[in-house]
Amino acid sequence: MTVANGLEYAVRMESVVKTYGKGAATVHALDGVTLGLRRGSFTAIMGPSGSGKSTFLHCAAGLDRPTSGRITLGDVELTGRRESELTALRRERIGFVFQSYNLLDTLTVEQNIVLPLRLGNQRFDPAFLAEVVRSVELDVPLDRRPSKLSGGQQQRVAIARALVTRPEVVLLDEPTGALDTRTARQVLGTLRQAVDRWGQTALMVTHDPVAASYADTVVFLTDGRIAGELTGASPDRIADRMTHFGE
Ligand SMILES: Nc1ncnc2c1ncn2[C@@H]1O[C@H](COP(=O)(O)OP(=O)(O)OP(=O)(O)O)[C@@H](O)[C@H]1O
Repeated sequence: MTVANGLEYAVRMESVVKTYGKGAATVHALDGVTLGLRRGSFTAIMGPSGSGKSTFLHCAAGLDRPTSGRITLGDVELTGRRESELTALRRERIGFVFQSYNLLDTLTVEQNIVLPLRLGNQRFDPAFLAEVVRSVELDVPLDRRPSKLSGGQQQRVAIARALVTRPEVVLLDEPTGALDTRTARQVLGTLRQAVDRWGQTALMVTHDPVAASYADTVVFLTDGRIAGELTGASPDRIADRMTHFGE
């Protein structure tokens, strides 16, 4: 279905180039990337080390400015925005999940989850909070400190925090990199369900073909360019494709 007002995509990148350095030392971290993330889609980005995955994620988040090209978040173009505008956009329109959870231990689990709402001066509805907690299958007392939880539980808290503002897109950087295989799969299964339930758009950088297989589409980057994509692929098929990129 095409949405007439152009809001078919949560994120659009058009001919995005990001270079670092000058002259002979110039590195093309992104070398003309065009990609649209459809609303409600879950996309994984894979590629060899140095292929531009982090740069891609940072540009999508407005943390890094492209050298040229356009990036649009929903109906807002990021190009030319002031730093303060980008900060506000990130708070309102992006949820982040990192490998290292990044939870504050001076706050309880509940306070961590609702922190993005409080920073944005938004009120929260306790019924909605309960629903978010349920959707990430977080089965711990909400008044506990994050450091008292297992890694898998801490990552569920981080995912709940990313979902609670109903952002335009949730960006995940190696979200299961610190978890053992079994816990990683449980967390990815929960993430997949939550994404489906909320119609949430998500973009995940990962090295792990099993993690990538939870996404609808896997986009492969090599040397800052999109080198292909797979939809609905098994871990074996994804791993096979990665092997051909020399990893
Ligand atoms: N701040 C920077 N200054 C100079 N070069 C940089 C900078 N950030 C990234 N690069 C270069 O840009 C290229 C892409 O880096 P990037 O970190 O995006 O790759 P990646 O695919 O995320 O790698 P990894 O899987 O190892 O994290 C690399 O050649 C890297 O050395």
